Amino acid sequence: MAKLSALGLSDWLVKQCRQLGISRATPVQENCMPAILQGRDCMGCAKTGSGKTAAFVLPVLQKLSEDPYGIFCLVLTPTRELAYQIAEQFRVLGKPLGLRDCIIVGGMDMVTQALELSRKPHVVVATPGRLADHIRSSNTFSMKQIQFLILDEADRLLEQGCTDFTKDLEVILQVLPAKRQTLLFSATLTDTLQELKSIALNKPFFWESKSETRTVEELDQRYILTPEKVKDAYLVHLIQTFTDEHDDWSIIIFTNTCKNCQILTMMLRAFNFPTISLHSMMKQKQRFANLAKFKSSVYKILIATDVAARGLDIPTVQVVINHNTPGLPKIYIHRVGRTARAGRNGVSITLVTQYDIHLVHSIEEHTQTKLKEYPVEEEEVLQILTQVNVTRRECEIKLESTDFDEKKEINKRKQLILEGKDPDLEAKRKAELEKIRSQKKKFKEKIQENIQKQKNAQLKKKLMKKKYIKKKKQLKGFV
Ligand SMILES: Nc1ncnc2c1ncn2[C@@H]1O[C@H](COP(=O)(O)OP(=O)(O)OP(=O)(O)O)[C@@H](O)[C@H]1O
Repeated sequence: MAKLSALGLSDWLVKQCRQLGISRATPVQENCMPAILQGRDCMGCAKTGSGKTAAFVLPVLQKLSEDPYGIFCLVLTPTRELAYQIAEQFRVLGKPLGLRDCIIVGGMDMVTQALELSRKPHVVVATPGRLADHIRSSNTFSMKQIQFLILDEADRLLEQGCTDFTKDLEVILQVLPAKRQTLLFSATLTDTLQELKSIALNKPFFWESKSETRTVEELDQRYILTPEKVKDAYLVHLIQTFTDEHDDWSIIIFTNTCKNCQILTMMLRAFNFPTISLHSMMKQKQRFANLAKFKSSVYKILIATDVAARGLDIPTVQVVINHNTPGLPKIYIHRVGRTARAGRNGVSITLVTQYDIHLVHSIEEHTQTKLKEYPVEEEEVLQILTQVNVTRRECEIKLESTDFDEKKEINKRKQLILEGKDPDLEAKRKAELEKIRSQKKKFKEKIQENIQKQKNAQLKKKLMKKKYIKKKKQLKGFV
């Protein structure tokens, strides 16, 4: 690994890095930073926990120190928690500059944010939706002079997942100068390379870590094959084992829905495990508070949806458990990347049902890594099975008595209104689609049924014929 000073960084920055325990550059830093310092656009693809954030923060700070003004740099990132984490890196490394940053994310007060933007901070770190709202509704700030546009988790910002950022990105790109440096980073850039190239227009410098595998060597990747109904018992058993065997440990458990996240949190708490949750149906202040409690080890277990899958850097996390097998290898890579960061060791355990085996094959093919079975004393799991399932059911009933589902419905309606859609019309359209789908399904089933009936009839006919011929032969022989 190269010394930071050899890469063209100023002494003050090298000193600042040293104070944070960073003395040598990681490969993504060693390769991307000189190109950025030369003024080139850059696309960096390196494994999780490999120091991509500092790879863009350090050159931006160096350039900012040479010509300080606001707004100098805009960083876009898909989640609010990640925006705070990136802003913190800028703040800590840029302390000697007296750096002023501003975080623009949803769920926080818009008026305060507008005021901060009008004060021309050096660096703005934002999630696309809220920044686009400010651009649409206010003319008290300008981004016409920015020198750097950075897309962290760039592939996520461009894909049309459950949160689609593309429209907001269009709004933002319209107010940015064409002459700027654009930097794109992620652990999974390659699938969206073409779209990304249309954003980083100036023949970007592209660097990808050369490695056969797409996950880090320090990560021990395991799976447990389990029937759906025994999953929670395995989960409780695993956590109990980790609690018994380790003093200083933290676990992130990923699950697929906000509701499941809530139920699992209640269930693990019923077993007295220090558990806290993070999902998009929580109020933003609660999200930040919960993450802070987990980071400071007040709570050792975080149950989260994929809102926590990307970017979060919590060094104490030694174990990641996938309560559901991720449907996409990309999501798996980011989830398990919350452990084994910056050269540390870590374990990931994926709970796999018989219906998920093809997903595991796809993950293995994509990551070029074979998942190994995690050994478990099945007897011990079966011993707690009934107790765990009863507790889960109790938690489900408790949650049903709250307004959780209602809140979800209200959130959905709010989202549709924000997207300019009529929630009632959408509900009608959905119901109609569902009706058509169910009619199609019924029709298909009917056809299948008829085909089967025909087949059965043919078979019966054949058998009858066989029987008849046999009987005829017997009769002939008799005569
Ligand atoms: N040169 C370095 N030497 C030692 N530690 C470093 C260095 N650069 C960064 N780090 C530390 O490594 C950790 C991971 O860095 P970072 O969060 O930037 O990873 P990343 O590549 O962005 O991961 P992800 O893809 O998950 O977002 C951080 O705690 C950071 O402080």
